[in-house]
Amino acid sequence: MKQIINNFTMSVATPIIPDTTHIGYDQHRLEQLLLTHKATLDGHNQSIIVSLSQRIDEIDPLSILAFLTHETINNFSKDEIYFYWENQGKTEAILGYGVTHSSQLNIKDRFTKSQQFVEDCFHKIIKVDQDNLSDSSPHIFCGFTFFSETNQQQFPFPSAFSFLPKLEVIKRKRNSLLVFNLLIDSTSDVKKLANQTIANIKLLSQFKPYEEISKQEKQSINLNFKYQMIQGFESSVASALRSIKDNHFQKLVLANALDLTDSQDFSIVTCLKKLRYYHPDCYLFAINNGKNNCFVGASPERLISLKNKQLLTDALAGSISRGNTKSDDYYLAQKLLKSSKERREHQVVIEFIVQRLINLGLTPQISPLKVLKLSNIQHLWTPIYTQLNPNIHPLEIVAKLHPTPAVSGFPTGVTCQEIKRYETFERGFYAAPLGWIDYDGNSEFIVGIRSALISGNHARLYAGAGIVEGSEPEKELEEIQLKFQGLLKALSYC
Ligand SMILES: C=C(O[C@H]1C=CC=C(C(=O)O)[C@@H]1O)C(=O)O
Repeated sequence: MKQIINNFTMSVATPIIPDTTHIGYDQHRLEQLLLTHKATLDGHNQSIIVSLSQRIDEIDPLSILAFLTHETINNFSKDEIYFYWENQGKTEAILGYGVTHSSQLNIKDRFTKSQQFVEDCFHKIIKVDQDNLSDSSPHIFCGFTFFSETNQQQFPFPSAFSFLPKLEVIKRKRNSLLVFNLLIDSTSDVKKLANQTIANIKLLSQFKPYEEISKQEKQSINLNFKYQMIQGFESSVASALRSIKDNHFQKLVLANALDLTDSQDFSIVTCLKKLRYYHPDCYLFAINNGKNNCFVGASPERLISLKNKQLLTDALAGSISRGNTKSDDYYLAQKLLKSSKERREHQVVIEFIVQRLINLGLTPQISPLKVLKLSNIQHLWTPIYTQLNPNIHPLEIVAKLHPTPAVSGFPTGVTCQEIKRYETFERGFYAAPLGWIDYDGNSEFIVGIRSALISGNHARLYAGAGIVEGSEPEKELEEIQLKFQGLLKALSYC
């Protein structure tokens, strides 16, 4: 084991040995515990999932991802399915690595069926938490593609993908913990499982608290790229504007894709480190299918955040660039706030979200309009919140809100058809719901914008812009190019 750590150290990260390794489980105790639960299996309960948590010294889940994707250890291969999530505002990061239980669906009622999967899966869980940790709830990670039908040749994920990971590495502020979700059925080798889990706890508690971005990583510039942007965007915008004039729809969000090819494979971890550095106000995500395809990004747009029965969502639409000086930046923000075109684009989103929440029997409250300032762009932003009825499942809300007019347009039915007609590429997870639900019913989903699909040495970047009356094709193209910058910067300096 030591050998593996040392080899790894040289090339990827430097684990540090903590002063104290307070592992609460020993091989024998864990084996006994698993045996006791195995004994409860019968014809009714043919398998259970023991979810075991262990507090550890502060670590960075991203350094664990770097480690696990570099070396095969114990019962983890370096090509496992994973989901990496980071909410920098809340200083929270979660890595879900490997799969204990999953659901992959390509059907129309994917949200309802995924909800069923989530409920059944949580029903199987027995939480073992020796320290009575309040934050040790296991997570199910989910990704839904923009449309319920996807061409998997172009986007290699199912239209609804949910999984309970084998391992969760969780960091909240300075608190870190590991959660192991162990599947036990009549054939399980409990001794081996206990042995592997103890070894994994020992190994994974030895990482450093923060994965720094090196000066070299920050500065190295890759000039070997081949770029290709899908053509015809401006003429699609011009055509959409004619339809808006003829009252076919009020707003349409058209996206474009930029393809990059490098001479060597992109590094997901380096990309995440840079996104973390350049976009501290965004949610970071990476969802990997275990076959070298990873959807990665830094999104500013929260679809739902659900904690203690309080629901928070964002209307985010209307954009302008950042200024080079403080006064220039202020001038641009004022211009954004005063623009009737941008306000129209934004208002449609507020009205849609409010109406959908009312349809769910909720009473939404609208916060005052703000400007969200990101590193290279600023947006009109209206947080919307409400108290939640405990009977509503997070995925019911996701299903009701997706897609909002911030990513499709309005009215939704017509504009989704128009998107299919104009866009010649598969949206996949772009502009779609990605997130998690935990055992206690808390949940967070973001909208997968400012994102890219990375497959080896190829990356496809996605960005879109809202078209309303008053939009100009060249300006919309400029906005899209500005939105590409975030990922481009994170990838082109790998
Ligand atoms: C659709 C995207 O952004 C949405 C979110 C914020 C601002 C937007 C806009 O101003 O058009 C879009 O509605 C994207 O980044 O691909």
